[in-house]
Amino acid sequence: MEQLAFFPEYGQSKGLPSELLVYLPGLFKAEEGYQIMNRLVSETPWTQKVVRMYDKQVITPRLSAWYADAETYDYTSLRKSAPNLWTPALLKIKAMVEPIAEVSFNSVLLNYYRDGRDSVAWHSDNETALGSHPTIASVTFGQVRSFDIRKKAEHQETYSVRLEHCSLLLMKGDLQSKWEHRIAKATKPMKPRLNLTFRVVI
Ligand SMILES: O=C(O)CCC(=O)C(=O)O
Ligand SMILES: [Fe+2]
Repeated sequence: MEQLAFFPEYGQSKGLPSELLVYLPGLFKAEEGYQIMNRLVSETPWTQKVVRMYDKQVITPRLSAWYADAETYDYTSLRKSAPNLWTPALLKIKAMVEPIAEVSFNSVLLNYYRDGRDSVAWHSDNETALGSHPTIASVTFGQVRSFDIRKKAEHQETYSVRLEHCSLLLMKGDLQSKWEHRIAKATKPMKPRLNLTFRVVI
């Protein structure tokens, strides 16, 4: 496999474990990235999910949409509705990331963080339908936010990656089985951010 370069940026954790995370900024030129972002934000049928947390019904603090191949059915209780079908804009990004990830993805989850109050809490994408050591390709447009990871067995062991506009982050290896990740709520005002996680649903 071709060795992917890791470009440490200002504010990135030192010694990011490359067997778990590979960060590649500059997937698109900035201007093209904003065009793609605007298009996706306006053409996506956004939904805001309601999940059960303990005894309460909680609205997830972000907007989401799920796209997949026609033959791929929705695989978790959180995603009961049929997937949306690929659009030209999504297929173009998928074609960019597949040769880098060396994976053919069959689905993508879009998350739209409208401002700094939108977030995703600590979790791992370890549903059985994703397999035990999935490679997930995460593409970011818009506002830079910190992507934090922490070890499940040792919460003090953490790393952070600042995910920049037009960046690609590959999550792989033990990341979903042994680690959790999040996009924390921000205290400073934040502009919108769009994230796409390309996945293989088995
Ligand atoms: O927005 C991100 O960078 C991560 C999203 C995420 O973790 C997920 O959709 O499972
Ligand atoms: Fe995730």
